Order: sequence, then C-alpha cells, then structure tokens
Amino acid sequence: MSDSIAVEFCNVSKRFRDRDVLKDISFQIARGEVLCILGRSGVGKSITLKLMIGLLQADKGEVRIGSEDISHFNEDNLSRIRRKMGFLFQSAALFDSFSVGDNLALPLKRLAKGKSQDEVNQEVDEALRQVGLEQDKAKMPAELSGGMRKRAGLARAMVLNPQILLIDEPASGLDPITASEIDDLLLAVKKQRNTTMVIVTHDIRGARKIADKVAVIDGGALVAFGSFADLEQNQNHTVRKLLSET
Ligand SMILES: Nc1ncnc2c1ncn2[C@@H]1O[C@H](COP(=O)(O)OP(=O)(O)OP(=O)(O)O)[C@@H](O)[C@H]1O
Repeated sequence: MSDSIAVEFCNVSKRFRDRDVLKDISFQIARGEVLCILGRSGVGKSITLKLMIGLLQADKGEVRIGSEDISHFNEDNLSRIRRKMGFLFQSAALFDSFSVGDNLALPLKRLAKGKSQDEVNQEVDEALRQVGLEQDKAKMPAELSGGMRKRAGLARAMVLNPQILLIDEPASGLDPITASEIDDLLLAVKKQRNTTMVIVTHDIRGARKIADKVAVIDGGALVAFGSFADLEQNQNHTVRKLLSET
C-alpha cells in the first residue's frame, strides 16, 4: 500500500435484502485528488460514501482509508478515522438553534479540546472567510439561502482541516449559477489545502470542472473509473449517455 493512497475500495460488495447494491467494486484515489461519483438515482452512490466513513459496513471486501482497512473497525477506531474526514451531506445539517459561528465552533470545541476561545474564534473566522460568509457569523441557519447553507456546511466540514472531504450532492437544490460558485469554492479548497475529495453528484458540468477522477456506477458495478479523457473512450451505454448530457 502506497502512502499516497487516500481512499481505496478492494472488491467491495454491499447487499440489502435480496439486492446487490454494490458488487465487487475496486478503485483507489490518491491524496489530493477529487473523485466525482456519477450514476442514476438509487445505484449506490451515497452507500459508497457511507462505507467510506463506516456508517455502513461492507459485506465483502476492504474499505481502506490511508493504510487502514476500516471495514471491521469498532466505534473507537471509527471515531479516530473520522477525525481525518469532513462531511457535507445533502441537508448541510446545521443545528438550527445555533448561529452560523457557533455551528462551526462546535466541532472545534468538541474535537480540538486544547484550543483557547481566541483560537476557536480565529479558526471559525478563517473558515467563514474562505467560503465568503465572514459577514454572516451571527446569523441563524434559517436566515440563510440554500447556497449560503451549503457554504456554511462546507465551512463546518472544513473547520477541522480534514484530509478527506466527503460531499453528497453539492449542487442539489441550487440554481446553476450558485451551484457553479460552490464548484469554484471546492476547487479553491482543493488548491489551497490539497484536500482529497469524494463528491457524489448528478451535475456532470460541475464534475467536469472539478474532478480528477470520475466513477460511474450502474447495475451494482463500477462501469467506468478514470479521468474524463478515459471516459471519452468508454463505450458503456450509461457512460455515453452521461457524457452526452453536456
Ligand atoms: N439502510 C438501507 N437499507 C436498505 N436499503 C438501502 C439502505 N440504504 C440504501 N438502500 C438502498 O440502496 C440503494 C442505493 O441507495 P443510495 O442512497 O446509495 O443511492 P444513490 O445512488 O445515492 O441515489 P440518489 O442519486 O437518488 O441519491 C437504493 O435502492 C436504496 O433504496
């Protein structure tokens, strides 16, 4: 196993009741790469993210984060590994009764216990500045637009400076211009922090902009994995259809 691998699936299968959602999936992403996972609704994209953070366990195969196979980790080990990771799921999951600033301060106070209040404030300000919400620290989540909620969610996912960021549908519920701004933000994070990202998306335009690698899942299988240039050579029907959308 090379030190440069951030995430690796080795022959991973996941079954629900009588349905094989994922069958024998293998791929790897290097540190600092952005992987976009594409595919129709219900093919197992979110399941793939959940396997990466141990919210679900693989029935077969290995899910490796760095050099560690997390597929049979206990909760203590999962908590340790999750500290390397940030998540932004579809709802942006902010606590509605806390201000934007307090939403960001929470993980810092809980997981980076040695920090003084000043340090926490500085890091919250820096994360908000990075997503362009420096003026909105005192606002409550209900006062934010959909795009602002995504950005606040992203700031919260990044505040602990994770090595790996997992994002489920960054563009969902956003107009094309705001979605494109979120993509620019993700690109900036990638450049500034060299963060590895795994992004589930239906937005192929956004994926073209930010992905180093693309995975296409269909019928439980990984029907394509590689750069967009690699995808252009792929004759799979679903891949052709996806590419024709742009
Ligand atoms: N906890 C669960 N128990 C049983 N079946 C599940 C569970 N979680 C997901 N599934 C099933 O697994 C399949 C894949 O779900 P998943 O959420 O990964 O789809 P997806 O590709 O992310 O879809 P979408 O693009 O619509 O979000 C679906 O058929 C779903 O019903």
